[in-house]
Formats: sequence, structure tokens, C-alpha cells
Amino acid sequence: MGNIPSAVKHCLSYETLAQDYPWLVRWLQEEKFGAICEFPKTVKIVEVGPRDGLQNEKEMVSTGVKIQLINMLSETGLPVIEATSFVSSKWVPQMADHVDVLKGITKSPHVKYPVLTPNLHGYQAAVEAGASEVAVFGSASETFSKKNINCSIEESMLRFKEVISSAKQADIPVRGYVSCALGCPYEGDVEPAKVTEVAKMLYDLGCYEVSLGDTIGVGTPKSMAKVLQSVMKEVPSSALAVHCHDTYGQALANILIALQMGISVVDSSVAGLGGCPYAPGASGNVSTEDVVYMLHGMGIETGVNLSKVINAERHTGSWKSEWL
Ligand SMILES: CC(C)(COP(=O)([O-])OP(=O)([O-])OC[C@H]1O[C@@H](n2cnc3c(N)ncnc32)[C@H](O)[C@@H]1OP(=O)([O-])[O-])[C@@H](O)C(=O)NCCC(=O)NCCSC(=O)C[C@@](C)(O)CC(=O)[O-]
Repeated sequence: MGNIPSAVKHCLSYETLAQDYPWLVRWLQEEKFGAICEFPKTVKIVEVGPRDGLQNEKEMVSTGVKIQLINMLSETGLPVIEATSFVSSKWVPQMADHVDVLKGITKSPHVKYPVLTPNLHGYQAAVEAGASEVAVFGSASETFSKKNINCSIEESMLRFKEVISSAKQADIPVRGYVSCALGCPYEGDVEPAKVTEVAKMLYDLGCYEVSLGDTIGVGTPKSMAKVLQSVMKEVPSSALAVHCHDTYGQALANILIALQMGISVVDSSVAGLGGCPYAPGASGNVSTEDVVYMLHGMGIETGVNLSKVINAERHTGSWKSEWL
């Protein structure tokens, strides 16, 4: 059996193998993860800076600055830019201008602009403001779920079910997040089985993609592999994304192992902006610039123009110095 991986690798592409022999791929992933997986040829980058990045800024960022940032990012080739979130302004004041941001940006036909919607209230407001894609955000940790969206995991699924069924009727795609996939600021270690359960619930409810969030950046390649091994038994890798914060400088390494295991969607944030107001200790997301640099260096296509992203980053820098 030990010779199968390299033998197979040389005669079949990974896609053919995954399609025709899913049991073999599953076995290989269970027994020797990464043994046969090639890196994907293309990776979709989901830019989360204007939402995940800015939501945590202490100084209020003006609506104009947010719109300018999103408009600059729209010119970079990024296929998805998470624009804002339709959450309570009492909970996240920085996102209170969600309607003005979503209505104010110049939408490129080549870019999707999803927004976060924790419940039907947020979903309806988002659609009224012109959202054509939304995201629900659950957690693999009960305590984080309570602190972040004021309900249990079970209750959150009922809310998401309402959002997803309304979205289905309106033909609006819904993305899902699982926060605390690699650790929780309140509970510490989180069992991969719990992450798998929540990811599967979101997928079964109808999320077209489920993003596994290392909310406080405590994962390492080993724990990322362990979680993916578990989740991929229930949710196809083609429907999974990774969302890595970079607290301990592990994000790129964690992304690399995820790519090797068959993941081809990566969340990142321009200038490494980021954090979650309800996750003490959460630092910025992995920077889009670093992800693009690594992927292009490995010959993996993203469609993103790195220089243009760096231009957007420079503007972020100049705006930040104006706030201080
Ligand atoms: C979910 C709620 C609203 C529940 O908050 P709640 O207080 O339990 O809500 P409620 O249903 O009891 O309603 C209370 C008030 O909020 C209003 N309300 C109710 N819903 C909405 C809404 N959608 N938008 C605006 N307002 C809303 C509602 O109308 C009412 O207004 P009032 O009558 O008091 O004037 C609240 O907990 C909340 O807004 N939480 C958001 C927290 C958040 O945004 N966290 C950051 C994003 S998650 C993240 O960063 C992690 C991620 C995704 O990036 C992945 C990772 O890194 O791992």
C-alpha cells in the first residue's frame, strides 16, 4: 500500500483521482494526509479586510475611507471582497454605516461583495441595501457563540436556517463561517469533531462554502491538518475555505498545509488588518499581500495583481496615520 501514493500521482491528476476514486483519496487523507495531494493550480482569495479588518479598528473609520478602500481593492483582480456586516451597531459600532458602504461602493461586475448577516433582521436589511451575497457566522465554541452573537450554537443554526431559506428563494448565495475552528479565547482547545459538526450543519443548511476560522490565530500546521482531516470526511474540500489570523506567525504555514490537503479558497485581509471585537487576543488576518506573494511564487494563479494590492495597502497606511 505504501507505494500507491507516488504510483498514482504519476499516472493520474489529483482531480481525476478525487473524482473517480474518492474512497482512495479519503483513505490516503486519513492514513497519510497530504501524501498525494498536489497544490491546486488556482486559488480563490476572499478579501475580508473591509469587514474583518476594519470591524476591530478602535478609531472610527469614515465611510468615505471604507468606500475608497473597497473601490481600490475592486481594481486588483480580487474575485470576492467582503464589504461590511449587517450586525447591531451596539455590538460593532464600526460597521454601523453598512448601508452607506454597500450603496456607496462602485461595484465591479467581476467582483462579489458578500456581507455578514447574523439573523433574518440583518439579512433583510442587507438585501434592501443591494447585497447579492451574504454570509452567516457560527462558532465551534459555545462560549464564543454566546459572546459574539448572543445565542447558543443550536439557536444560531435556527437563525441561519431562516436566513438561508430566505436567501434560497431570492437566489442569493450564502457563505458560512465556523469561528474558533482551531481554538477559542474562552474555552481553549476545540475538538475537531465539534468543528466538523458545525461545518456540516452549515453545509447541510445550504452554505455553498464553509470557511474555517482560526479566530485567534493559535493553530499550527499540525492542528490545521487534524481539523481538516476531520471536516473533510463530512464536507467536500471543494466547499471549504481557511481563514487564518496571524497571532503567532503561523498563518502562511497553516494555509500551505491546507492547500496541500486540497483546499483552494483562502481568506485574507489587505495590510493584515483584522481581529474580532469578541475574541480578546485576536490579531490581524494573514495579509493578502503575503498570501498572493506566496501563491504566485509557487506558480499558483490567483488573478490578483500584487502591486495594486500593495497600493491599496499604502493607502490604508496613510489613512491610518490620519486617524491617529
Ligand atoms: C446577532 C446580534 C444582533 C444579536 O444581538 P441581540 O442583542 O441578542 O439581538 P436581539 O434580537 O435581542 O435584538 C436586540 C436589538 O438589536 C437589533 N438587531 C438585531 N439584529 C440586528 C442586526 N442584524 N442588525 C442590526 N440590528 C439588529 C434589534 O432590532 C434590537 O434593537 P432595539 O430594539 O434594541 O433597538 C448581535 O449579537 C450582533 O450584532 N453580533 C455581531 C457580532 C459581530 O459582528 N462579531 C464580529 C464578526 S464574527 C468574526 O469576526 C469571526 C469571523 C467571521 O471573522 C471568522 C473568524 O475570524 O473566525
